[in-house]
Amino acid sequence: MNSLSDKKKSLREEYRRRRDAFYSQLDAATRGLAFRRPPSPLAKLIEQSETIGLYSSIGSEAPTSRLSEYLIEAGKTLAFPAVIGESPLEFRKVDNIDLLETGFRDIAEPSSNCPAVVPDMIITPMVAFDRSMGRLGQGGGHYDRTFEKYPQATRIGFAWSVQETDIVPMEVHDVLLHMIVTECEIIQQVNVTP
Ligand SMILES: Nc1nc2c(c(=O)[nH]1)N(C=O)[C@@H](CNc1ccc(C(=O)N[C@@H](CCC(=O)O)C(=O)O)cc1)CN2
Ligand SMILES: Nc1ncnc2c1ncn2[C@@H]1O[C@H](COP(=O)(O)OP(=O)(O)OP(=O)(O)O)[C@@H](O)[C@H]1O
Repeated sequence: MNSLSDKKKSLREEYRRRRDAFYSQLDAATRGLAFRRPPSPLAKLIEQSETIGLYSSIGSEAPTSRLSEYLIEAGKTLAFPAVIGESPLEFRKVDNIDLLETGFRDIAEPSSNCPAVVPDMIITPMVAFDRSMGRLGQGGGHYDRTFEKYPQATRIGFAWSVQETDIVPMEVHDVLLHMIVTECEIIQQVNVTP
């Protein structure tokens, strides 16, 4: 293993712990309210998107169930990722989140009956992020491969504010985000129109 991936590995361990600790001290009301409605800069990007690839949050990740209801009500095509080995994630259209079933790593994912779609926007979970729009994920490379496959899709990262780190070590395959949304802030890529 090279030193950059060693650094990522230890950052991942540290920031998973931070995220768990932060989440466990939040009361139910705060958990429910955070990430419920998109703040206006994100709402504008959502308006311009037809097909949105969300994720089914687990554990201490930024929660997405309320946002999925909002997106369905807004008439968007809502899609969730299915893991297919080492391939890019396949986003499948879901009209009703009850259609999700337990998949890779016990994360709810759409069944193979749900049609594959091409996302205009991808909302991604994160383990850590930095202010230069760098993202650290779970280490599977799933989202990086997916961003490479869909370069036209707007990339939005969701995280709790405590997941911010000074610098996420960047490797050649790492793709920057266009916008980061936390429970208290929006960070946007400077000089780049998504
Ligand atoms: N909610 C969610 N869905 C997702 C992802 C994700 O990170 N979160 N993915 C992102 O690529 C893809 C699935 N890939 C994954 C790759 C690795 C692990 C993983 O290592 N999970 C740890 C749990 C760590 C923790 O949060 O405490 C594990 O199972 O030990 C999870 C998902 C697509 N769907
Ligand atoms: N576009 C890509 N093509 C092929 N392999 C890739 C690509 N992106 C990442 N990988 C591989 O995936 C592995 C994990 O990458 P990395 O540590 O950047 O994951 P991550 O961004 O934390 O995870 P994820 O994207 O799943 O949330 C690395 O071994 C890397 O070589």
